[in-house]
Amino acid sequence: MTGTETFPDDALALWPAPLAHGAVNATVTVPGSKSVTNRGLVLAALAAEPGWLRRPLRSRDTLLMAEALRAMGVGVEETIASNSATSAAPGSPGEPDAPEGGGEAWRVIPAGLHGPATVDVGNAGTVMRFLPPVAALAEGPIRFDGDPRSYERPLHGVIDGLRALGARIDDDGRGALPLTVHGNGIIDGGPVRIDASSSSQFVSALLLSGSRFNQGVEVRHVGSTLPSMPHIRMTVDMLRSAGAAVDTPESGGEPDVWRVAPSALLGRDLVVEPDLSNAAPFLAAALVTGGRVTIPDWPEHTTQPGDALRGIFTDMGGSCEFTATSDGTALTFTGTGRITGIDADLHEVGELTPVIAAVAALADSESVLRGIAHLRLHETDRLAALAKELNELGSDVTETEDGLRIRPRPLHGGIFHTYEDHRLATAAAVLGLTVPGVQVENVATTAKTLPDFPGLWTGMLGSPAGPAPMSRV
Ligand SMILES: O=C(O)C1=C[C@@H](OP(=O)(O)O)[C@@H](O)[C@H](O)C1
Ligand SMILES: C=C(OP(=O)(O)O)C(=O)O
Repeated sequence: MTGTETFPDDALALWPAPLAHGAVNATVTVPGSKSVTNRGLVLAALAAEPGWLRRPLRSRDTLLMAEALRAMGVGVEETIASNSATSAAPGSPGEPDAPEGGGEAWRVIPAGLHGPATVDVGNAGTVMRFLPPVAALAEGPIRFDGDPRSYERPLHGVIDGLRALGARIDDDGRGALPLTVHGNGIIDGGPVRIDASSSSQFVSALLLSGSRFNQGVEVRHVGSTLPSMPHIRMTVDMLRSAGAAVDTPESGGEPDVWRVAPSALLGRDLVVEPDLSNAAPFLAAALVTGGRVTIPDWPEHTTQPGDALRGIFTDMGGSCEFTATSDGTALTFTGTGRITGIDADLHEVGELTPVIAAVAALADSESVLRGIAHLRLHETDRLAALAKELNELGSDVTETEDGLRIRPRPLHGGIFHTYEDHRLATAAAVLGLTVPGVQVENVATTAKTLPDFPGLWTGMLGSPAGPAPMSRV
């Protein structure tokens, strides 16, 4: 059983999180990065020529992005890419060849963006924030709607920013969904000031479309704090790879100011990295069971925040090494079974918090997780949800102003509610490895970014380790 198919009402379904009988020893292939896939789709849709996304993540958030772009006129074609068998006429003028080596891919064919169209954002921050600027470049009305929680997630940085840059938007004045963007195909662009302290995605959103604005864009963040900087670096890196000229604070520019010059974007052949944030529960499994987990294709250099797991989980008691496999580079993480509490500022890597909190609840000393007040506005109020659900299993967790204080206690089984939050569900699975009787509500919610998580999880617990790494890099 996958745990996602056997119940008539997934929202009420309970998934008995499997106990680990001994140390985990597995190789787990983690699907592609949500953040890279959805940036790749947007940049490819805005490019001057067709492009490829190879090994894209196919999950709720990325399928919503693809569908939204299609609704605005962009071609997003599922294809088995190989150099000899594609429908893309590889090698034709202005058309990048199919990706090397074949495999599953999306071919993205830019077209004149247009409405009328309706975009379902689900509860995807990347869709609700990255696409209104794209819609402002379209001709005709584009309506944005989504899950009930999407109405509560902040969008003011995108709405106010776009208005200041010349877009017309109808909303209900709350700085949130639902809304309609009435584009006429052109945005003036230029300088804009926004407060992105509640989400880095406001900055990324305006930068991603900025090269297509007449004057480009200069985004100045004026808030007190700015979370998730690695995700902004990812935006900048991917824009530059698509040919855009971008100035950043790190390249000698002013603090908190990013500039994208007006230009056409290139169609790219992009191989999507594995989602390192979604590697978190699997690495945690090695840590809490004193086992060993290998993640193939872990990039040696990346902007993904999940790369910070190497340091964080090492500080909590494990060790890791890069290994060369017959297919490339892998990361092998090894636990001892001993877990140490941690005092960590997770401001830059907030999306790692739920799994880290679960590991901290199993540690032999207290943890303090800081810098993550903005998680109250994520898929759910993650600080409240983690405190409540961990305490229901016997832990002693308190919310602080900007995070969580976790005092480990012996835990017992029970229902772990997940609030339609994929990362709450994967965190609960980690607890269930060593705590008998943990039942995860609505494990199907993991499909937001991690298709068939229950299958991958039970595969990890039941499978042999796979081919042994050949040597250290
Ligand atoms: O740009 C992105 O891909 C993301 C940025 C972050 O958002 P916030 O800055 O809103 O935390 C992160 O939490 C989210 O999962 C993905
Ligand atoms: C916060 C997250 O997602 P979103 O892109 O919806 O903001 C997340 O994946 O942890």
